Amino acid sequence: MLIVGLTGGIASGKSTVSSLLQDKHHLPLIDLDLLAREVVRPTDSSRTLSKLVAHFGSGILQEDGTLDRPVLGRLVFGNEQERKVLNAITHRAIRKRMAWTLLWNWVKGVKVTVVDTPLLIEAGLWRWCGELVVVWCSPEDQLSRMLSRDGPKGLTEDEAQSRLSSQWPLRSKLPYADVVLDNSSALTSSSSTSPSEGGGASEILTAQVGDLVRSWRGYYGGVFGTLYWLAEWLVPPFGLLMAALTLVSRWGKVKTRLRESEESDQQAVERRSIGSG
Ligand SMILES: CC(C)(COP(=O)(O)OP(=O)(O)OC[C@H]1O[C@@H](n2cnc3c(N)ncnc32)[C@H](O)[C@@H]1O)[C@@H](O)C(=O)NCCC(=O)NCCS
Ligand SMILES: Nc1ncnc2c1ncn2[C@@H]1O[C@H](COP(=O)(O)OP(=O)(O)OP(=O)(O)O)[C@@H](O)[C@H]1O
Repeated sequence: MLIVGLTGGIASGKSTVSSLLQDKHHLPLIDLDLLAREVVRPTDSSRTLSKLVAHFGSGILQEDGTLDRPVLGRLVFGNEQERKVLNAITHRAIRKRMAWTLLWNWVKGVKVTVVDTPLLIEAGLWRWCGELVVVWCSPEDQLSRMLSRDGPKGLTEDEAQSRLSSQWPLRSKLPYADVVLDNSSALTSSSSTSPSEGGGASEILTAQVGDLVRSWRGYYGGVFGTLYWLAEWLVPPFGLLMAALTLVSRWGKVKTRLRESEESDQQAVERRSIGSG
């Protein structure tokens, strides 16, 4: 099973890409933002919510006992120390849930699973992905798109800026990317609006995602690819060996890219954009 990490920065377009992958291309996807919501349910067996209340106080709860997300957001975004505590409490439960879902997908014989999370690189999960995709746009676009989306719900410009500053700048994530999806281009009146077509995606982004999915289908395509996938699936020691070789080769590539410090952002986007040849 190929595990693809899908990441980017806040409001760079990850959800837009994951809608295309799920609704248009019918690929299985694990959204860690969604798992993060599941683990803080009052009924969740990980008891994550009570651990949060023990540290942040009962002020983070709504009257019905569920998490008041905007209140907790205000406490952690802009306060590095508190955000680290939040991560320490929530990330273990999120990873556990993700690992079980991946295992279940492998048992079912799924060929490609996409893991979508904004913190894939910051949290070190990039090491366990066979391929890593970064959805790119400029920080100015991130800020303006966040404000257009969340401003009407009460997010101020200062709050948006502190959310942006809580994550690595997107350009620091480029050396980890095997593929960059460039989501700089604006939506046009002809951009798709239907959910089954990946509603809200620009035509350029839609085309890039189509190319990317074709490359994944090619990975286990044809007679040889199918036999290779069957061997990986039915002979776990072989599957584990191949996975280890893929990961080690990726780590080497990332190390080299991190050394290419003279490479400009634009060169990196252009060189590894899907369809650039
Ligand atoms: C602080 C919380 C309650 C705020 O909830 P809210 O509904 O306002 O925002 P939401 O969860 O939709 O997150 C919006 C965006 O903020 C960014 N973000 C979320 N958590 C973090 C974090 N710990 N550090 C940096 N950025 C983060 C992501 O880009 C995310 O897509 C929530 O984000 C949370 O529980 N975060 C901890 C879990 C986590 O790290 N999730 C990220 C993926 S694993
Ligand atoms: N090319 C584009 N031009 C203009 N707006 C866009 C473009 N692509 C996405 N958007 C809009 O920007 C906002 C952020 O996009 P999206 O939700 O896909 O980002 P995200 O990376 O998943 O964000 P988050 O990390 O906050 O969940 C959405 O309102 C989306 O409709």
